[in-house]
Amino acid sequence: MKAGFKAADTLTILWRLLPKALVTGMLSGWLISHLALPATNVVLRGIFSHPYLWSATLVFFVLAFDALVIYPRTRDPLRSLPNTSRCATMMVESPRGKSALAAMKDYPDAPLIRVEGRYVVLCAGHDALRDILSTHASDFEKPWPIRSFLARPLGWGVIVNEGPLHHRQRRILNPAFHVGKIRMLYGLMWSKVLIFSQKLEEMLDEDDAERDEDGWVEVEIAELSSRLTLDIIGPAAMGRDFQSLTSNESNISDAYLELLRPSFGRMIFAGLNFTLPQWIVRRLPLSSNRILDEISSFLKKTCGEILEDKKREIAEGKNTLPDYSILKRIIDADGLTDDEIKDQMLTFLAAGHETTAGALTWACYLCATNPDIQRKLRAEIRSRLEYVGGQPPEGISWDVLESMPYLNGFCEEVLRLYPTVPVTVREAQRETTVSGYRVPKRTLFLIVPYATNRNPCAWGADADQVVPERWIDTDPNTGVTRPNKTGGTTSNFASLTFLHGPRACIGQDFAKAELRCAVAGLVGGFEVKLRKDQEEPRISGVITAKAEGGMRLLFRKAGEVEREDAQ
Ligand code: HEM
Repeated sequence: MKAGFKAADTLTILWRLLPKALVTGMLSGWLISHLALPATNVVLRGIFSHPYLWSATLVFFVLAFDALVIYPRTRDPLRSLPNTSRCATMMVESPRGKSALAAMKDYPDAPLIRVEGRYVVLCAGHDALRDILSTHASDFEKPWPIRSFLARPLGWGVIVNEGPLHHRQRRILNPAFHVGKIRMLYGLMWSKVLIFSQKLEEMLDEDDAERDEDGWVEVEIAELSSRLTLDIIGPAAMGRDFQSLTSNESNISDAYLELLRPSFGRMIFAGLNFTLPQWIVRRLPLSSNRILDEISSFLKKTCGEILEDKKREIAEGKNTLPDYSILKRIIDADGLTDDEIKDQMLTFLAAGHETTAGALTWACYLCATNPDIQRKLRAEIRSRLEYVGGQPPEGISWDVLESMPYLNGFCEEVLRLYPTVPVTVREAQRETTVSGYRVPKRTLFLIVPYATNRNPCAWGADADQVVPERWIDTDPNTGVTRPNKTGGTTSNFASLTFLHGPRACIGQDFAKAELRCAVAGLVGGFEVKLRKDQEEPRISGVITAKAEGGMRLLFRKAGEVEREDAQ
């Protein structure tokens, strides 16, 4: 793998030299044939009978020698950086980002670490991250192969656009995601969490469910979580309730589950997409291509139909879009064309659904692996929300949920330890500076939330442990506790789950609100634990980090426990 990575790097260097070699070679060929050859003897004229070819080849070799041997030793501005061979396996490793974390531990003081070659650099220090994501953000873009690959299922929405187009779209979309607007969605989110809890209860009560003597039943929670978040993002983003929790069939939910199903083949497919141009990859006879095309066109058609319906309803004066709907706010803002709106809808559907579902799945896993934390969490939830006879309240208010320090701290820890986007990439669009280093155009920067979020330099020796208390401040005089925003670190850039700066996740307040509601409903109402001899889940997935094969855990109603304890 390491050799392959080095070979790919060398090929990239040589490939980038080609145009320069051809232009310079042809030019010198013309000079030789028109000025030098007529004056030279017969032997030389024989050798140089193809002057263009000769000189292009010669120039290519001279440039290659300079690029591969001289430049790295003398003029490369990043030559003093430490070099790691660890990250060569990052595309296929599990969890994705673990090699970057190891490299960061190898070089704890390095802001940037070279990844076995010239063009790929791991971004490790907070100053470097700040430069790329914030201070010099306009000098960096997502590389074109990644954008054009993502655009296949997501459309050309805000997540893949760059430059002035991104700037304009983001400016129009931002107000719809303002925290005040998101708080209007808590009612909708909680109502869906109640349906989710009811569904889980039904699964536990099923006659044919395999139940042990203590009442525990095994449930695959990843798919149920995905249905919950789909049923929230549908009405919230586009005024359409997909009802995937209550209906046995949900084409949209199934489409996304299939699209994001982790497998080795999908990793390789993503690797091809990230290295070869789309016009080549799309023509390869691969089943992944067919599946991606089928699912993408189904999703595009669905979003197109919803938009048409809603616009027709508005024109007929019977608007069915609730005030909280993001689509209503975007239509009202009147700055995007219908095609642009359709692409944003596709983006929200994908970016706002599987990501939070992944976080909820990991929340269940962390509760199962940390029973004490689970108990403390339930105690806080039960003390702040009005559970009657083990039943959750019909409604909740945002200020109660947002002010529960332990719930907030736990959700922050889930997002920190299992960022659903574990790795992302930026490419320098021009020569610029990062953490004081001059960076050549087209250098690729690996930004690895999984590694940064677990780096002991920022988070301490217990960086990989779940410690909700990190996110809680206690007033030394009154003993009153309240949530904090940095987890006890000194920099915002210690946590990259949603990135930072102008390309930070637009839906982060939405996702946090949704996760708070879902964890409150789930842990308030149910107990969860690991199966006997359960192995650690293998984390996989091309874009989002998912548990391979889903997440099977044991659940039972929490009310039953309390009754048992009382007996
Ligand atoms: C736990 C849940 C979520 C996580 C971990 C997450 C993470 C991220 C990350 C890391 C990015 C930046 C990707 C990059 O530039 O390379 C991003 C961008 C984005 N996310 Fe999220 N996200 C989550 C939930 C959501 C939700 C709920 C929505 C919408 C309702 C959403 C919509 C978006 C959009 C539109 C962008 C593109 C922003 C831009 O480039 O201007 N995300 N998200």
